[in-house]
Amino acid sequence: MEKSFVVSAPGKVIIFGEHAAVYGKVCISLSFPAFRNYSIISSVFLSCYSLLIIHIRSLYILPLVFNRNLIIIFHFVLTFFPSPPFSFSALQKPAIAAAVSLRTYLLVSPNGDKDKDFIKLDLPDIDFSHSWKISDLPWSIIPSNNVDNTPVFRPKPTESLIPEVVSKLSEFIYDITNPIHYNSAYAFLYLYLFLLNKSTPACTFTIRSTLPIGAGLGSSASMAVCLAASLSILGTHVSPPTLQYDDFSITNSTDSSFIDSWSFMAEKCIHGNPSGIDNTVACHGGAIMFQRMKSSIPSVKTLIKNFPTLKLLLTNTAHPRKTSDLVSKVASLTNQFPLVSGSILDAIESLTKEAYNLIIRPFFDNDSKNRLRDLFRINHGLLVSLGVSHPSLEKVKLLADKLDLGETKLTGAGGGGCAITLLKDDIDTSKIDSLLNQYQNEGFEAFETTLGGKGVGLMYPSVNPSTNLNDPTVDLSHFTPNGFISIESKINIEKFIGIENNPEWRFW
Ligand SMILES: Nc1ncnc2c1ncn2[C@@H]1O[C@H](COP(=O)(O)OP(=O)(O)O)[C@@H](O)[C@H]1O
Ligand SMILES: C[C@@](O)(CCOP(=O)(O)O)CC(=O)O
Repeated sequence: MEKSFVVSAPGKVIIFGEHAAVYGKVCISLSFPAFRNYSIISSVFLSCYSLLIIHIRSLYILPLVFNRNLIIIFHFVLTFFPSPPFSFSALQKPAIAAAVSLRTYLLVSPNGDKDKDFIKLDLPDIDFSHSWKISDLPWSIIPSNNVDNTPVFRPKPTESLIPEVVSKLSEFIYDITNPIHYNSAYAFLYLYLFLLNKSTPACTFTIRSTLPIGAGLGSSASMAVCLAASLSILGTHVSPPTLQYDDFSITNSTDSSFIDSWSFMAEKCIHGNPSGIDNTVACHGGAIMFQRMKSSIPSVKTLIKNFPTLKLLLTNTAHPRKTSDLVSKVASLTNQFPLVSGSILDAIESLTKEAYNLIIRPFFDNDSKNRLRDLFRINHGLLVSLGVSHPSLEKVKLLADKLDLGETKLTGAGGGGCAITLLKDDIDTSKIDSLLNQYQNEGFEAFETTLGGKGVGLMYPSVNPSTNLNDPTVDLSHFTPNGFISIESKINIEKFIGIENNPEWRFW
């Protein structure tokens, strides 16, 4: 490997269903391998279950068994099978998240003979840089059996982080006292050990992002996907991608699934117990409807293909908030007023499903857009009533409403953080400029963005024959670690490296 390359992945916004996604109803999931051990108890159990389904209207179950006749057939079939092919778990209410056009970029530059024994991680966005001697890393701790040989021989992520590796790795980062630095270094080293080996040529990894960090827009997941993609390429576990920017054909998804699965491990290093939604959106792009399970069963993620291009204003109030505090706030409200809060959460669930039905229709016309905007307004109102808005978020909404630019809702946990405004089509750009000025005066950072963009991508900047080296705008000095670090603004990151401005980008 002697070529530099860049990988990139987007951030995400939750467009509908936040907070409701934390609550669920009992669900029965089918697990066919469990058909083996029949017992009479299972049959009795299932009878009770069927009665429950018929009599308790609010019970949420898989679509397969919504129909009463199917339940009866299903029950009948089960009596001939050895054991209950189902397990009780709680399927949470759905939420919809979509990729945004703000992205993280990771430059991989081979060190060559200089520093050939050291790998370096440069994270200028968080003011951190660190090197490690490759031969010092705890290679022997990596279990040799953690491989998958279908369809090709490659490392296989584990369900949870391996405690021995975690403990050994802590010796290599014990001197990093800032938790933000620590998390990023930890995620990097964990993946490096599993995806590469001692003889992989030393490289410098430099990360820049146009996403605000810690604002609920998935900056950690987009970084995690970049780490997983770059190390998968270096380890030759995946082939370089082939899809161009405007190519939406379906390709073999094994490589992107591999990257997704390892980015989830990096997210675990950073967050402990992430849902996996952020890295899924960052990896595959587009939009996703997801529903968590209460137990350890993985979330149900439905990729929404052909997500319509929606013009959006994303506004970061810069007011800090902690997701866990806001989730607890809603939890105490639901304890205090279970019926009232339950109705609000049910309403959020209904509007999320309504939005999903609008979005997946092959024709997404002006009427659909208007309806989606209405759902934005309703969803925000319901979140306000749950107590998770904030004066700064209300200010964002008020200023946009005054100019009649579209509908605004908070996104993510609320209590500060970000709001999204689904803009009307054909609005006067001077109105948007005026709004941006007002936001700036309030100390808000606003970005015009589109939803549902590309997922993880790769670019070899200097070698693609289509690069016109005489073009003065093609300045390859940006693709050196120092050049990459010295790009001075987010606008310039997009201009010099961005996926829309460089035809060399390809996507998995
Ligand atoms: N550009 C970046 N450079 C280095 N680390 C980053 C970058 N972006 C995100 N991170 C890591 O991800 C963490 C942010 O994750 P989190 O608090 O969940 O916020 P977000 O909602 O933006 O994902 C940071 O503390 C840092 O460890
Ligand atoms: C409030 C919640 O629904 C979304 C939180 O989103 P974020 O942390 O702001 O990206 C919590 C959750 O789903 O885990």
